[in-house]
Amino acid sequence: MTVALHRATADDLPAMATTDGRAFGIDYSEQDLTDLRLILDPDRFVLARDGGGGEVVGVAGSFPFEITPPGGVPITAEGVTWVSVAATHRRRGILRSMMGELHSGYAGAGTPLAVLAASEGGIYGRFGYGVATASRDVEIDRARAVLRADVPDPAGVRFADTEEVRERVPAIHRRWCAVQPGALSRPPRWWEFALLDRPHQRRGGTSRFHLLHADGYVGYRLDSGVCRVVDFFAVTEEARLALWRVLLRMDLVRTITTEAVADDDPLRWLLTDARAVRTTGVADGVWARVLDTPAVLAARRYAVEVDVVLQVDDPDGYAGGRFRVRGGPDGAECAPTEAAADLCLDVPALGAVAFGGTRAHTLARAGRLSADAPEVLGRFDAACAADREPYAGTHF
Ligand SMILES: CC(=O)SCCNC(=O)CCNC(=O)[C@H](O)C(C)(C)COP(=O)(O)OP(=O)(O)OC[C@H]1O[C@@H](n2cnc3c(N)ncnc32)[C@H](O)[C@@H]1OP(=O)(O)O
Repeated sequence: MTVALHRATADDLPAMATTDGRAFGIDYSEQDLTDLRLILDPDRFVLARDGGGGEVVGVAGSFPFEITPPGGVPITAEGVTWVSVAATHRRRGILRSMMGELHSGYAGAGTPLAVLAASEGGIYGRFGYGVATASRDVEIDRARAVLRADVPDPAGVRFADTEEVRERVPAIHRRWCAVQPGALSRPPRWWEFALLDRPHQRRGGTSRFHLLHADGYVGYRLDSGVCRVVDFFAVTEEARLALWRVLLRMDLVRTITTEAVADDDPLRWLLTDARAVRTTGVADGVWARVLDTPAVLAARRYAVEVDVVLQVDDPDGYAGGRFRVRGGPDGAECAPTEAAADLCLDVPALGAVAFGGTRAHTLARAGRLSADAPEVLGRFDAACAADREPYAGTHF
């Protein structure tokens, strides 16, 4: 049986949705398809068609994003998504051929990075992806979450309606992305889609309520004594504190749950009892696949001055080679070199270390990175650290 790859067209969306729905257990309605047309560019998707009947047996594609490296300039990235192969056609290399097609297209277009959220942890390492950000489920016992007496009350939070969110919040989100390593950008049509707030997006809770501050935003739902925070970003610590204060004052709410804050959110340190905030789950967040090593390593800033030669191993060829990275807190450059390597690592390890969420020391202990000398490893480790835990803030 032969299978051929094609670029999708707008007419293919129903067949794509059928394939995706069978894999993920989703019944897409006509309304869903209309909504999806807001965010889904068919020409960013490849389809695998069975040579016999011509039906779609595989789908993979991407959304366009930018992702912020530590301290640096946002990097253009394709966010790989909607990956599925029909159960009748699995383990015959269809995913491998679709990933090859997508990656060569991204590299040909000069896109330096691909990112994704993985359904299973065992699939994407072989395609060069490493875990760049973490995702955490947090549960706050509201009655126990008392702010210390010396914590100020910056105020400045009010409720907003959807129209005001549409007008004002995307600009706040852009400012937040600029200061948050790992943050994924949201194009205007992403907001349009999210703010449709269809009943199936609510998972039994209310529609989205909006808390607005000049420098921050919270979107939440109420669900039988639980406040589910679905979106939380603050450009300043003052805005963050003001938003937390309002959430903690929600009478009739027993528990606040969220996946929408990084684990290094300072809330614990503002409370009289840090145990009021519990991490109930930790998982990989965004996986990153470097396609252009110099572009990615020069886009970020380094915590201390570093001058090092990296040997990157990439069996697919995109990111591999030897590169000299020179940088510090004010800027960086990275270019191919013939000089001897100080450090060797594989391409998934590069994706993990590039955003500061995984330490070079940890990768070395796992045998994924090796250094000529311990002091070089120590220097590289210190240079790659980020001042905040990398966190994406957008699910896709
Ligand atoms: C970013 C996202 O959208 S994540 C969503 C991924 N999709 C899903 O989880 C939906 C359900 N699963 C599926 O549709 C399919 O099983 C897929 C897409 C995961 C795999 O598709 P297939 O066409 O069967 O994969 P293919 O035959 O190309 O396998 C390529 C390699 O990946 C491996 N592989 C495939 N699926 C898995 C898996 N679930 N776990 C571990 N390894 C896997 C294969 O063994 C093969 O290994 P190799 O390197 O030794 O050759």
